[in-house]
Amino acid sequence: MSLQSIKYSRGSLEILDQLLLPGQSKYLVVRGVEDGWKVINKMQVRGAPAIAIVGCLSLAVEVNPEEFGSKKLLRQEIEGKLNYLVSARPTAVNMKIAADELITLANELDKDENIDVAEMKHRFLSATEAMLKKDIADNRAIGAHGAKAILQGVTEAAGASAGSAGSVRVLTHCNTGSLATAGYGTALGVVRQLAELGKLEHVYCTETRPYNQGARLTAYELVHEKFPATLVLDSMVAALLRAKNVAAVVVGADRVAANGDTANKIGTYQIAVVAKHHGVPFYVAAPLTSIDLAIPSGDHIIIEERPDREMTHVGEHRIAAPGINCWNPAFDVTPASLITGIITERGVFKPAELNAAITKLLES
Ligand SMILES: CSC[C@@H](O)[C@@H](O)C(=O)COP(=O)(O)O
Repeated sequence: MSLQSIKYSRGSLEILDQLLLPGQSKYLVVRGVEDGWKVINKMQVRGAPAIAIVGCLSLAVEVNPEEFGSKKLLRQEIEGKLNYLVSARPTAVNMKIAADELITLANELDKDENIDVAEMKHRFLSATEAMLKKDIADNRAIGAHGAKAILQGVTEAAGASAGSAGSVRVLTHCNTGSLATAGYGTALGVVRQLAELGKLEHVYCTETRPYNQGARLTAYELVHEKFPATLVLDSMVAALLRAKNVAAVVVGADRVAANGDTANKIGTYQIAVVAKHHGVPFYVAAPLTSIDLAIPSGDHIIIEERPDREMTHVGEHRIAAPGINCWNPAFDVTPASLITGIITERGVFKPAELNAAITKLLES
């Protein structure tokens, strides 16, 4: 059973406080939108899909006990509060896409003369709650497509006569597992699927400075799952790819632009450069809710900058010389030219094919 970062039943929402992991497993009660905004902004919950789900469910628990005098008042509440939640963290697009979808739904329900305010509220809550199940199903599909693509790539590289691929070594960055999603994970879902197929020889995870999502969270998940796994520092990736016969890199995404440029945790870009140098395939695993076709390239992605303290301190302990200036962008943009494939729940796409393929899928 994988770790559960989000516990929800109608009227009640709790999140596993990821600031305390791996030392303590403590759930925090999220009573409404103010709590939701704070736990996202402070990164007590993080990871693009989990941010969207917790944001929307924080509104669901707030709306659930309230009585609304009219459908218009309920619609205004939904629209105003969802737009506020989008402001908690700017780079990941999932919260914005979820907010837009729920606002569209609220507008349609408001206009529908056949339903009353109680029915409108019920349908809004059901649509929000559906995100949890959908995210897990999408992650499982991402895992299956991703594992297949990696194994196929290995077979092709070895030449068709080599038969089917043996077990593989992969590298991942940041945390994209159960903690970053409703469950199973995106890039870590691919790793999970390789393990389920008996094809995971080894997984390497980076420390992911400065917030240490790799050392604290991914390592915690990998140990929990008893996968053969090793932690490396961010500065060791080039040496790792030279020495350890890694078959593929697989990372998550916070926002993928229409041309395939991908914003993900700081450090992703340099791993992609190093992977290209060593001829190691570099995959991005992301649900369609992380793909932003409204922006043509990564130049349009707002990169969140986080407080200096995340760099100068580890926990309560100061490691940087007092007085030094810091630059702490939380994400970087990997150019599409460095990406082998974008693994979604609907298949794996080359960056250049992404826009047309997703547009077609969304139309059907
Ligand atoms: C499935 S999570 C995908 C991304 O959100 C993940 O790779 C990442 O960059 C997380 O950043 P974080 O700052 O921890 O929210």
